[in-house]
Amino acid sequence: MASKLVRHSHLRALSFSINNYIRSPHFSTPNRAPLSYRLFSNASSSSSSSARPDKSTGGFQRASSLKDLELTKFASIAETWWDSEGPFKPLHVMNPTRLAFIRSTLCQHFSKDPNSARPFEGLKIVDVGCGGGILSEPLARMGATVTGVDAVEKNIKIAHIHADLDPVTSTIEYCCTTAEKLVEEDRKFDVVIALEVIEHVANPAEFCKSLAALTVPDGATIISTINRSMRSYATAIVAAEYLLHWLPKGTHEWSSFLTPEELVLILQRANITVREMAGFVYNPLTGRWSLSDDISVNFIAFGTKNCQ
Ligand SMILES: C[S@@+](CC[C@H](N)C(=O)[O-])C[C@H]1O[C@@H](n2cnc3c(N)ncnc32)[C@H](O)[C@@H]1O
Ligand SMILES: [Mg+2]
Repeated sequence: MASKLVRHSHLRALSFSINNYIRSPHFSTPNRAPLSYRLFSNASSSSSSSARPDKSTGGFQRASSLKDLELTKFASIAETWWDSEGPFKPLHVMNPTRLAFIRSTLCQHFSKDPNSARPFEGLKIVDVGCGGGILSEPLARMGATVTGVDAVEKNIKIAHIHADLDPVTSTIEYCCTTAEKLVEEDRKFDVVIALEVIEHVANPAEFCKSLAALTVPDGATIISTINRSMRSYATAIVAAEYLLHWLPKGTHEWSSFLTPEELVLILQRANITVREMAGFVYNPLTGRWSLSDDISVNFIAFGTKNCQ
């Protein structure tokens, strides 16, 4: 697998090209605030519920990652989380592949035995935007002490009910909250994971800062998402939503996707150094996903928190 991952040297080259890249016309999208502004300012989208006055304190809360419209979409299909043929089928089918990346990078970083049945024994992991617990459960089975958080109450209820079916997964701490709330509570984790969440948040840069604040020094942060490329428009939106009906129409907004370069940059600014990146590619003949160095559509990044 190692040869298939985007190696460190490529990432260094990627970082070097970023400063030129953000000055290029590709970095902004038409009819919207320039992406550089959306990524690096504290302003959030108009559909967000961020920076509401907090009546209890009389002041304003730290900018929220929440986007009301996105949360409504997820709440409306919450009952289907564990239907492996339902709207979350793509996540179920991708799960073994993303777990392979997580197992490999975490075992290497924390010097754990990747062949052990419970390689994550001793690691505290938070799964941010855990949904119904599709990822949290296998992480717990692999020995991690898992906290799963999601902004949608219904998702957390489903996750709880499902995890309680097995004594090993019933140990997962599920909570309806956000990354920024956990930061306020001063929670820290060895590993912070947010898969397929960043494209649904109001402010990706603030979200990454919260993920970084939750990560212990030299701990790991793992993020997966969809690239903002022409191929992703054709496959992740037109094909997946409109032709194949894998996802409900309107699941994704193409302009909310981040390119790998942008993700590396905002993580860098949040004090996280991206060390590994891989693409997920779908084989229509086998119906399976595999790890690849093709990051043009679905990709995953592994970074570590700098020890200042
Ligand atoms: C596409 S699902 C991914 C679920 C899970 N991470 C997985 O990959 O199996 C996105 C999830 O993020 C949650 N979410 C969206 N914005 C959030 C935020 N700002 N904070 C916490 N959860 C959020 C949604 O409710 C939804 O459950
Ligand atoms: Mg998504």
